[in-house]
Amino acid sequence: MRIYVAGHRGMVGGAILRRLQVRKAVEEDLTLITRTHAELDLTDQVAVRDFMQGEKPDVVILAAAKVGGIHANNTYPADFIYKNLMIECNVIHQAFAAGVKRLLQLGSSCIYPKAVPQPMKEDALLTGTLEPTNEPYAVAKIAGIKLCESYNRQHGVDYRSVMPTNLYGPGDNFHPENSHVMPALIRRFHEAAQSGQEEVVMWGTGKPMREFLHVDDMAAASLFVLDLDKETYEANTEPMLSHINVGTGTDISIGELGHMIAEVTGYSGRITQDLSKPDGTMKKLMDVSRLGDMGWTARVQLKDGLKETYQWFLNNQDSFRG
Ligand SMILES: NC(=O)C1=CN([C@@H]2O[C@H](COP(=O)(O)OP(=O)(O)OC[C@H]3O[C@@H](n4cnc5c(N)ncnc54)[C@H](OP(=O)(O)O)[C@@H]3O)[C@@H](O)[C@H]2O)C=CC1
Ligand SMILES: C[C@H]1O[C@H](OP(=O)(O)OP(=O)(O)OC[C@H]2O[C@@H](n3cnc4c(=O)[nH]c(N)nc43)[C@H](O)[C@@H]2O)[C@@H](O)[C@@H](O)C1=O
Repeated sequence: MRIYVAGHRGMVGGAILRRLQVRKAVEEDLTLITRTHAELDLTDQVAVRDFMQGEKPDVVILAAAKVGGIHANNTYPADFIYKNLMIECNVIHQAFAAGVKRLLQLGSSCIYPKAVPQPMKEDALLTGTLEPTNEPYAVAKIAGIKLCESYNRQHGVDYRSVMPTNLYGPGDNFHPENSHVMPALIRRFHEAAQSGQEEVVMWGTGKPMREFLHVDDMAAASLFVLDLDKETYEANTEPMLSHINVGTGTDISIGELGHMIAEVTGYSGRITQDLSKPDGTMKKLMDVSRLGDMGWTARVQLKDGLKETYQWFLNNQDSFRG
C-alpha cells in the first residue's frame, strides 16, 4: 500500500502523517510518499503528472492548499481561487490518470451558504449565497467536491471529501495578519503578556460563533473516513453529495474565545475591538450527525487543546512560519 500525503508539512497533513507513521510501524507493506512544496509545486500540471506516473500511489490524501484566515482570504482572493483550483485539478486528475482508486480531499465549512440553517447539514451545499470574504476560496473548495463526485460518477473511482470546521493545534500558522483567529490571538495575547501591554485589540464585534476542532481529531476523522469500505461510505453519502462534515458539534463566540486565550497565556489587560475588521459569517456550526452515526466523534476538549497548542507555540517560537 503506497499512500501519498500532499501537504505533509502543513498543520493537517503533518497530523495525518504522524498517525500514518504509527500505522507504518505495524504495517510493513505501508509506504508513505511525501514531497515538500519546494520539491513539487502542485499548481504545476506537468510536474504533478510526472510525479504521479513515477510514484504510482495506491491512495492519495490531499491536504495541500492555499490556506489563511479571514484577512488573507479577503486580501488575496486571486491566490485563493487560482492556487486551490489548480492544486485540486492537478492532484485529482493526475491521480486518476495514474490509476489511483481511492483519494481523500479536504474542503472547508465555508462551502456552505452564509445564511444557512444551523447546524449546517451536508445537503445545504449550493442552496444560497456564500460569505463574501472567502467566496473565491469556497468556490474552489466546492469545485474540489464536484471534481471527486464527477470522477466517481464517470470513472467509477472512490474519491471522498471531508469538510472540516475551523481547525487549530500544533503546526498551525501564527502569522499576525494572515492566520486564523486562534493562532493569531495566541501570539498577540502572549506577546502582550510578555511585554506588559495594557491593551489587546481583537478584530470585529466578537459576536461571531465558531466551532474549533483540534487537528489530531481532524487527522483521526480523515483516516476514519478514508478507511471506510466503499459500501459503507456510499451508504452514508449520496452520489451528488459525497462530502462529510467534520466538527465537534459545539461552538463558542469569538469574544469568549479571546477571554479563554487571555487566561491561558496569562494576559490580564484590556481587550478591545477593531470594528473596521470584518466579522465574516455570524455562525458556522457543523451538523456532524452523519459522521457520528458512523461511529466517529471528536475527543479533544477546547480548553485542553488550547493549552497544548500554547505549549507547542512556546516550544516552537523560533521555527514557526510567519
Ligand atoms: N486550518 C483550518 O482552520 C482549516 C483547514 N482546512 C483545510 O485543510 C487542509 C489543510 O489545511 P492546513 O493544514 O491548515 O493548511 P497549512 O497551510 O498548514 O498546510 C497546507 C500545506 O500545503 C502546502 N502547499 C500549499 N500550496 C502548495 C503548492 N502549490 N504545492 C505544494 N504544496 C503546497 C503548504 O506548503 P507551503 O507552506 O510550503 O506553501 C503547506 O504545507 C486545506 O485543504 C484547508 O483548506 C479546512 C478548514 C479549516
Ligand atoms: C476556516 C475558515 O477560516 C476563514 O473564516 P473565519 O472562520 O472567519 O476565520 P478566522 O479564523 O480568520 O476568523 C474568525 C473570526 O475571528 C475574528 N477575529 C478576531 N480577531 C482576529 C484575529 O486577530 N485574526 C483573525 N484571523 N480573526 C480574528 C474574525 O473577525 C472572525 O469573525 C475563512 O476565510 C476560510 O479560510 C475558512 O474556511
